[in-house]
Amino acid sequence: MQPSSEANQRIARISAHLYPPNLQMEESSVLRRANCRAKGGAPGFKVAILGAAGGIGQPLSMLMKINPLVSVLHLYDVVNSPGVTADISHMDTGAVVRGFLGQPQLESALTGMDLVIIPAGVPRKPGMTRDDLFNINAGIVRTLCEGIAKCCPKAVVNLISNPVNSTVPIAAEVFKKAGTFDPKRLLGVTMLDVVRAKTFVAEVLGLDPREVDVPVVGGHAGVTILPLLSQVKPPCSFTPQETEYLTNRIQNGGTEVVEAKAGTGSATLSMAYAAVKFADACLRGLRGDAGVVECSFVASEVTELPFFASKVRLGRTGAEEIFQLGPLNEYERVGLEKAKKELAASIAKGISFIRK
Ligand SMILES: NC(=O)C1=CN([C@@H]2O[C@H](COP(=O)(O)OP(=O)(O)OC[C@H]3O[C@@H](n4cnc5c(N)ncnc54)[C@H](O)[C@@H]3O)[C@@H](O)[C@H]2O)C=CC1
Ligand SMILES: O=C([O-])CC(=O)C(=O)O
Repeated sequence: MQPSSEANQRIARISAHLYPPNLQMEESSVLRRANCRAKGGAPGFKVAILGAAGGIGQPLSMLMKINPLVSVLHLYDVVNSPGVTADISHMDTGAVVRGFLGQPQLESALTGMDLVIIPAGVPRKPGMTRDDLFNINAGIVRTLCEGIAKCCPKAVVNLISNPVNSTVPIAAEVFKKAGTFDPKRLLGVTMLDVVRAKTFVAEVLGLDPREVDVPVVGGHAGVTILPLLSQVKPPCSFTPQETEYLTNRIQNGGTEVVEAKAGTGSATLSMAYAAVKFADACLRGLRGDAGVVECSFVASEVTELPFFASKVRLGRTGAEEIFQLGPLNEYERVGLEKAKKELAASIAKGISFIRK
């Protein structure tokens, strides 16, 4: 039997929604319905992923498609986003997925978003530091943040692209220049450090990692990653050897993966897991849930530096409360001084990239 012309039109509309020749076109009826769902009774936030076709971006997109708090998911990249979008859009979960390809579609990807997650940029190869990524990733982050300032200045931003210690200051400067900077809404993602810390500490203690809490403060590179092992919950103590082993392993977790991947990239799967855990916490905060607390690299007055990672309470407007570090032992106090020295230089480098 031939499909009716009405059915043909419906099919054409759905195809146009998945593979739109020009995403600035008028909303299709499919999208209109999806957007109504986002605004209406069913709870849901609009989330964009920038760099969605990458090693982190793909599993992150898949996991966000499963998140029941997401009603609309925009997948943006400069390559391959139509394929990733078509693939993920077949998953029978609530979020409606739309793909956006290349700079001309950045504004459409960002308009109306509540949360923007940024894993765009190049990853490390063995022998490189995160700072070696600065020259390429700084420009990528600047361009994407200019788009955010223009199209969704009230969105909460989760910045993953390395070097986080410099890209967060870059983003802040772009937003300041545009007059849209709200420190509560700019969050550097350090969740993978916490995920690793929980895993490695639980291994030493012989516990389930889900039962363990480890604050990780400072930043997201080498010695700037400062796990506060004296504050582990459930309360416990470590020998000096255990403290040394755990601190080194947590600080070098990224390098451990880069070396194991032997030139094919850095952490992607554990990072996508960590990014979704963090994004979900942000969305629960936006929804108004009480007591959502995670570590993040944010504009901060906890130390004399303008940015620092520590525990923050996530609420309706982003990081609504930034917690002090709490009591540190001598080992952590020495670590903090080292962390601050390196952080100060990375932050200054990010700021001067925009102010120069
Ligand atoms: N914050 C953290 O804890 C972690 C951060 N990272 C960082 O995340 C970034 C991405 O890592 P991977 O996904 O492994 O890299 P990848 O190379 O696999 O993917 C990056 C994606 O970004 C896209 N991209 C490049 N320029 C873009 C632009 N101007 N706009 C939009 N998309 C663009 C690429 O096309 C690619 O699809 C790296 O900088 C890496 O160092 C990685 C792991 C942990
Ligand atoms: O090490 C890298 O380059 C990627 C990263 O930030 C991490 O895995 O923590």
